Amino acid sequence: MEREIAIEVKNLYISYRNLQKFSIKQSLLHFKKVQADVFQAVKDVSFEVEKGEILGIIGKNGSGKSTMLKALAGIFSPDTGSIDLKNHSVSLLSIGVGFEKEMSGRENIILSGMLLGFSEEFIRSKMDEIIEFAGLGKFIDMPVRTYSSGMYSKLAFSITAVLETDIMLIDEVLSVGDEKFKKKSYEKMKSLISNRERTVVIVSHSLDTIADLCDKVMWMHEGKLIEIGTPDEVLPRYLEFMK
Ligand SMILES: Nc1ncnc2c1ncn2[C@@H]1O[C@H](COP(=O)(O)OP(=O)(O)OP(=O)(O)O)[C@@H](O)[C@H]1O
Repeated sequence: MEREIAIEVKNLYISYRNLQKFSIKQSLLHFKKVQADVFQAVKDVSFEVEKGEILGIIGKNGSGKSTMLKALAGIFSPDTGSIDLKNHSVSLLSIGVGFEKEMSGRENIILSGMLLGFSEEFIRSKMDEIIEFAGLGKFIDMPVRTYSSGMYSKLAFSITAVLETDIMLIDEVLSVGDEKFKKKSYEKMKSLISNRERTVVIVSHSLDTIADLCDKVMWMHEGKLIEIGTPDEVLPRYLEFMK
C-alpha cells in the first residue's frame, strides 16, 4: 500500500518574542529602542507522520514539545519553514487551551465544536454522548470557571474524543483527572487510535504511555530534533541520556 503522509514539517523554526521592559523615560534618556528578546524554541525541525500513525514527542522540560504541538495546531506560525497537514482537520487537546470561563460546560461544547469546524447541528447530535463521557453531572450546566482542573480536562477530552478530527494532538492530558477517568480516557484513546484512520501526536513525560501507544517517537532537546524512530530504538538512548 502506498504511504499517505498526513503531516509534513520542513525546516521549522519558531521563536517567542518578549518585549524588554524599558519605561518610556528610560528609552528616551538612553535613546534605547524597544527591543524584543527573541527566544528560539524550535530549531530546524523536519519530519513526516503517515496517516494512521501515532507519534510520541519526548524530551526534558523546555525542549520545545508543546511549542511544536501548538505549531501543528496552527496556534503559532513558523518564522521560517513549513507545516503541511494535507488538508486534514486537526484538534489540540491541551490543558488550559480553549474554554470560555463564564459559559457553561454545555455551551462550551458547542463553542469548541464550532471552533473545530463542525456544524452546530452535528455537535448537538453528539451532545448527549459527550456529556455522558465527561460524567460531570449537574456541573455541565455551571460556568466552567467553577470547575476543578480535573473536571476541566474531562470536558476537554470528551469533546475531542467524541468529535473526531483526522489529526489529534494531545498534550500530556492523559495524566490528569482521577484514576477512574484516566483509565477510561486511556482506553478511549486506544480505541480511537486502533482504527488507524486517525493520525495522532502525543506529548508525554510518561515513557510507559509512549511505549504502549506510539509507533514512532521523536526526541527533542533544546528545540532541536535529536532522533526519530521506533520506541525500541529511541527510548533506550533517551533513558541513557537522561541518567
Ligand atoms: N510564551 C513564551 N514566551 C517565551 N518563551 C516561551 C514561551 N513559552 C515557552 N517558552 C520557552 O520555549 C521553550 C520551549 O517551551 P515548551 O513549552 O515548548 O517546552 P516543553 O518541551 O513542552 O516543556 P515541558 O516538558 O516543561 O512542558 C522553553 O525554554 C520555554 O521557556
